[in-house]
Amino acid sequence: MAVLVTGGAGYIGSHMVLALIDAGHDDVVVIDDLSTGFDWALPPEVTLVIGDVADQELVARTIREHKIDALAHFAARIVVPDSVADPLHYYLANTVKTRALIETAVREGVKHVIFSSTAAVYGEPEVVPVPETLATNPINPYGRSKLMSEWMIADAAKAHGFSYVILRYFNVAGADPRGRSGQSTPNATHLIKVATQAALGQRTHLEVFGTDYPTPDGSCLRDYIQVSDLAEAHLVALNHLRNGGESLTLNCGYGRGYSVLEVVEVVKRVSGKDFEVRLSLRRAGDPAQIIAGADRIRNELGWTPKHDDLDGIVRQALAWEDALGKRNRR
Ligand SMILES: NC(=O)c1ccc[n+]([C@@H]2O[C@H](COP(=O)([O-])OP(=O)(O)OC[C@H]3O[C@@H](n4cnc5c(N)ncnc54)[C@H](O)[C@@H]3O)[C@@H](O)[C@H]2O)c1
Ligand SMILES: O=c1ccn([C@@H]2O[C@H](COP(=O)(O)OP(=O)(O)O[C@H]3O[C@H](CO)[C@@H](O)[C@H](O)[C@H]3O)[C@@H](O)[C@H]2O)c(=O)[nH]1
Repeated sequence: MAVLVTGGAGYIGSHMVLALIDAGHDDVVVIDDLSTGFDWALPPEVTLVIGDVADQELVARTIREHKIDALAHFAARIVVPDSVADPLHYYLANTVKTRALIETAVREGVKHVIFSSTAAVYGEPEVVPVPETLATNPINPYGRSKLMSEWMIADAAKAHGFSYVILRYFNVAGADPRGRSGQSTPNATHLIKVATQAALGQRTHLEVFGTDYPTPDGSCLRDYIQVSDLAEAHLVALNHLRNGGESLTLNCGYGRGYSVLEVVEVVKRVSGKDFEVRLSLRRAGDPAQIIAGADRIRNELGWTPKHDDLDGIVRQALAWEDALGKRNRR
């Protein structure tokens, strides 16, 4: 039995690959077009197939050759403001290509699917923390592109008899505690990444997008989940499905929110570096606050996070950014 990880050369997918290898899974196959991922993010024992998840012939051949029984689908476009500027690209990359991939998986008899969804499917929730039972109401094309994929997977599972776990990630941050992978995308837009780059002098300043939100300090609240904890959630989901567990949709977060201004303060304190912070206008597509109702995944899968600590997450992000800067200068 082997696992096919789409987008495994990317930030979160590479941590899933490491988690699988660390847990002794010796047959891990990655398909990635390397559009935002890096082949060097993968350990040598992993098979990398370079290509598009929507290339049905390539994916079918890969599934057959490696006797894939489970698919973990990470490959996507992920930047909320880009999805506002170019929605059709996001619907193609995230929705249309997921349809093609799931069709191939069904044809080839894949038994289990784990899907990377997002807190963005909830939109601007009226209650926080957000339980999985809350009606979805995405407010940007990125969230909608992912919600449509959720629906397709659930409908196809019912019709064709595979089981799935949909994981709705909140804000993913940090790096592998052993320094083997991290967020490597150049020009990344994620807050903790941008703030660590500012602390390391790789950016001149940081902009805070919006200080007039209805939150305690006026900046947006987010639930930051450490990336290896998130990878571990995929591992327990995989075991659950392979042991005959039912299909589930689960939030992945810690159930606690930090404001943008609080995150900036933590980065300054942990790094010991001051940097310029510009208070700026709101960014398109941003909800004011989004925090996970985090009980269901613990109850259903017995997931126990090990890295629920913002200082630790920021320390890992700083170490990774520093190493990446040195690597890029070589
Ligand atoms: N980073 C976050 O905070 C966050 C939050 C919620 C959900 N997610 C979801 O997690 C998943 C992974 O995100 P990430 O942060 O690791 O992003 P990433 O950009 O680092 O990784 C995406 C990977 O997919 C690959 N890829 C993209 N399109 C492809 C295609 N058509 N065929 C083959 N490979 C393709 C890229 O090369 C890259 O390696 C995405 O589905 C994203 O929507 C991320
Ligand atoms: O330079 C920056 C970058 C971000 N922010 C703010 O920080 C918060 C977090 O932004 P960011 O790190 O870009 O993440 P989100 O836009 O919340 O989206 C992330 O988290 C979502 C789940 O909540 C995922 O679906 C997305 O893929 C992922 O990019 C938002 O209020 C941003 O406006 C700033 O103020 N300045």
